[in-house]
Amino acid sequence: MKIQVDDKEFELMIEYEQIKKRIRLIGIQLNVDYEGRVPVFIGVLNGSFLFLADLMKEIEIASEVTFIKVSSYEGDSSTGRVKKVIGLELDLRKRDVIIVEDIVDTGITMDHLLTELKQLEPASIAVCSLLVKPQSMQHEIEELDYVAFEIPNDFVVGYGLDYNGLGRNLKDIYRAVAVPSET
Ligand SMILES: O=P(O)(O)OC[C@H]1O[C@H](OP(=O)(O)OP(=O)(O)O)[C@H](O)[C@@H]1O
Ligand code: HPA
Repeated sequence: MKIQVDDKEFELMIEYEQIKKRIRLIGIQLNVDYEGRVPVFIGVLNGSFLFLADLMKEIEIASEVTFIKVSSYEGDSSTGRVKKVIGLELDLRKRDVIIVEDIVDTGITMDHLLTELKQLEPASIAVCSLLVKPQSMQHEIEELDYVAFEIPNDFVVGYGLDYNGLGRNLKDIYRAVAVPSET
């Protein structure tokens, strides 16, 4: 099934039923791994909102949930693109932190995020990402302990992920259809 989002055509890649199954398994694993602790789940806005909501329904241990945003803006020519974590209100010192993301693509965002959050001296830090693009990653993310799907280097939308701000509401995940080169 093909759909149009803004000016791009997309085709079905991962159905919601499959997503739900993977989330159920990750939830079971988290319940075991964090038994007896009270972890803080940190959703990275905007893309993680549906994933985090479905994931939390599978979590049975005592836990807290909060959200942050990574603001991204152009620095000067020496610093390039600068990313900064905003909106964190909880004290993470000595806490077990689980960062919840929709996608780790190049890994640049997660690398920045981990550097900043580690400075707050949590007891532990793990990353839980719905999607990972191993062939695109420029940083090794050792903390990437929970991954629902590894995908190829396609651009994807749906289930929280956007293209030009659109498509986050799609229930399934779609990949961009390659446009044949005109040359
Ligand atoms: O691994 P990377 O190449 O750094 O890409 C991953 C980041 O890109 C997306 O965020 P985006 O900045 O598009 O914001 P959004 O969550 O609001 O869509 C996604 O949610 C990750 O945070
Ligand atoms: O493939 C993607 N789709 C949507 N947002 C993204 N942010 C990084 N990679 C992607």
